[in-house]
Amino acid sequence: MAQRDTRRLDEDDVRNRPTRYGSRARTKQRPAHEDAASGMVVTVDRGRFTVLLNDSGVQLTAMRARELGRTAIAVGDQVGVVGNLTGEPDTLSRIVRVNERRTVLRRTADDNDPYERVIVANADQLLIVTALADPPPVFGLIDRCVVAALTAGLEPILLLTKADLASPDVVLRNYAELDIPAIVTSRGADLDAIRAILDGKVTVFVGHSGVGKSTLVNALVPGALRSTGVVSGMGKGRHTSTSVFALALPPPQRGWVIDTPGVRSFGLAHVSADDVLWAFPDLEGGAVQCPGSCEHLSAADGCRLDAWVEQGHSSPARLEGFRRLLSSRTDLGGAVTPPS
Ligand SMILES: Nc1nc2c(ncn2[C@@H]2O[C@H](COP(=O)(O)OP(=O)(O)OP(=O)(O)O)[C@@H](O)[C@H]2O)c(=O)[nH]1
Ligand SMILES: [Zn+2]
Repeated sequence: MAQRDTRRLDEDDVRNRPTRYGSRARTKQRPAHEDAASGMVVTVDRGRFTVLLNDSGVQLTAMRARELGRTAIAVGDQVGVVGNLTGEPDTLSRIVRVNERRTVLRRTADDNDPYERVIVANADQLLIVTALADPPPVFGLIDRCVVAALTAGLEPILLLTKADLASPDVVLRNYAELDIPAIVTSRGADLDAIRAILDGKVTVFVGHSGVGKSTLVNALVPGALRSTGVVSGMGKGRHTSTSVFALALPPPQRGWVIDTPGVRSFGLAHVSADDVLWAFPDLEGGAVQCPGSCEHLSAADGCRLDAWVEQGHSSPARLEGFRRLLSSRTDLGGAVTPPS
């Protein structure tokens, strides 16, 4: 099976793809605050950031220093903070630096929104949580998550829940072609396979309401106090149900789970056919023979990929999977659900 090299994307892609605010301005901040403490942003709530200091584990409430201007700060960002670093109640520190990001997971508010919003910085993996039934899986939505992950430099992983209600076979077959790892689980099941894949990584969890994501996060991070079922937004208020937040995996595991309660889909207007292509190295040799502006959709439009596959360089299933991902950018594809 073709080996996908997600890490290859990180540096070039993140650097070459200009963000709204540019990436150079960030690194220029550095000399002014060499004494700043380093930490990771674990939540963002109405302009206030919670930062966990890397060395001491102290948790701070911070605001953006004026000198950062409108530089986006997202969960997962590595930042420099100054000011009151005790973490005591009612104290505030300032974020004076945002380090260059390894990866950036974005969404647009919708496909017509020209501004890309950063959801999570520096994540390694996107765990796409999908129920096998109640609610049933929707391939078009899963595909959109896969495209968002691949183009952000994150490894997509499928997590199929509620295996007690329906068979995973159809879904597994569909994504095996795309070379995407999948784990099947149900409530109360052994979590070892999931823990193994999370260990040492920063993993973003996405999934629609009711798929069992909160049940899972609670099981993986005891004390996370995530609300499950009908009640959300209990406890500390609405921020617990709508904001992205990072949770450290309990020892001896390392790594982070980043939950995304408010994120229902990804805008993919900024994703080009070639952005998706790099996840299919077995097709690249054919794509270089295509006309310059090829969207790679059909041989009738001059696409050379069908011929490439016929020559035995890749498989029809891979090409079909690639084209399915391409069309998920524009076509919500929501109607295609597997039989249960
Ligand atoms: N049959 C079955 N039900 C499950 C399983 N996992 C979770 N559920 C149930 O599915 C419902 C939704 O679970 P949640 O964990 O709240 O799902 P969620 O994805 O976090 O949804 P929101 O809280 O709405 O964001 C709850 O009633 C759970 O008890 C499972 O493996 N099998
Ligand atoms: Zn083509």
